[in-house]
Amino acid sequence: MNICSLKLRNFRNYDMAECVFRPNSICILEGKNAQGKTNLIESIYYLSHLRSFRTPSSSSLILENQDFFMIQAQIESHQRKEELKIVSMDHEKHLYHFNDPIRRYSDFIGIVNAVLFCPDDLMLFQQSPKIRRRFIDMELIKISKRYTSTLNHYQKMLKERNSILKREKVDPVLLETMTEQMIQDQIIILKQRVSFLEDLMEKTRAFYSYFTKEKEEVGARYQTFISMDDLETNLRNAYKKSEMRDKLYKKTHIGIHKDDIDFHMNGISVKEVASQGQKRSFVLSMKLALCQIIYEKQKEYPILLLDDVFSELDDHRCQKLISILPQKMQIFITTTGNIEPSWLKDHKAYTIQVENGHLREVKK
Ligand SMILES: Nc1ncnc2c1ncn2[C@@H]1O[C@H](COP(=O)(O)OP(=O)(O)OP(=O)(O)O)[C@@H](O)[C@H]1O
Repeated sequence: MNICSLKLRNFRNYDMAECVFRPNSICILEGKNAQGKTNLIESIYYLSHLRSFRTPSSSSLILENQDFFMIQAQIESHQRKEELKIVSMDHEKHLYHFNDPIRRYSDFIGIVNAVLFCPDDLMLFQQSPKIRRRFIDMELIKISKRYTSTLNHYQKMLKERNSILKREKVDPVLLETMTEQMIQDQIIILKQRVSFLEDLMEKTRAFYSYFTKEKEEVGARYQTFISMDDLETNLRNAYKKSEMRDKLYKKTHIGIHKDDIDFHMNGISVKEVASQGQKRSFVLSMKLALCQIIYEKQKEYPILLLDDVFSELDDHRCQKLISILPQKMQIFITTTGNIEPSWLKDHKAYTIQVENGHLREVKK
């Protein structure tokens, strides 16, 4: 998949910008600090995920003193051209595919498939379980329509179940119906999450051992409230056991909305043992593994966005990283200018200078 062209209006520090990108190449976005390199990456990420990776509020993406932003792009996917447009104003997003309005976000997410690495990803190991669940959900949403609809349904049923529990008199038939639907949804969600994580870790280990010299063994364990064998019976028993407590405190205490992922290195939790460089290598390996999974499932690579990837990596790891980037993948890398041209010798690469919200291709 390639993004062929991008138009921005009032997005962050871009009042009006247009740029053409080369397919299956590395695009180096070079510029001094605070010029708009990450903002550009953010606009491509937004096309893919309909949310920013830096802020939950769409209004902070609008250029100061303006009342809307627009992102427009031409995408090439499976030899087909796609035209996408997002206009965000008054806290609402208006989505268009070839100028036809799209009402459901889930019909838009995934048309552009972008995988991002940014320095804040290292917080994945530190932050709350919600962030780790969101990580796995966002990736599965992009590759499985069934996962998306089941997760949406589960969240609806969970809300319903909680509202039933809050009533003065709890209707036992309604409660059982909701619980049963949640059980069926969770069987699908749990199986997909666990198998996705296994696949992701198998590939992550291969990348990690390639671009680090050390011999650490990295992995991840999915942590849920029941054992994974005979899921249906285990789930039913768990909900039966929790019913009294749920009724007493008027909310659902168990479910996949509380699960977590334990990332580990040599069997010890990453947040306890890993150095910054090791965490960075682990996350990067995971992102490359993700690209590989997407390639296997969709027969084309996603767009890879690498924001400030080289700080804190030693030269050996930087070179290794570039050498394992697939040549058939479109990649955007932001830098203040610390990329050695020799690292890029096996790739098609070009440089776009980013200066105060203006883009200009430069010869290197
Ligand atoms: N809504 C907005 N309106 C106007 N300017 C904005 C808005 N949001 C961010 N900016 C400006 O964008 C600039 C930051 O851009 P960006 O985060 O892309 O920097 P960068 O080029 O990646 O820099 P660094 O190398 O330091 O990471 C800052 O000058 C900031 O003030």
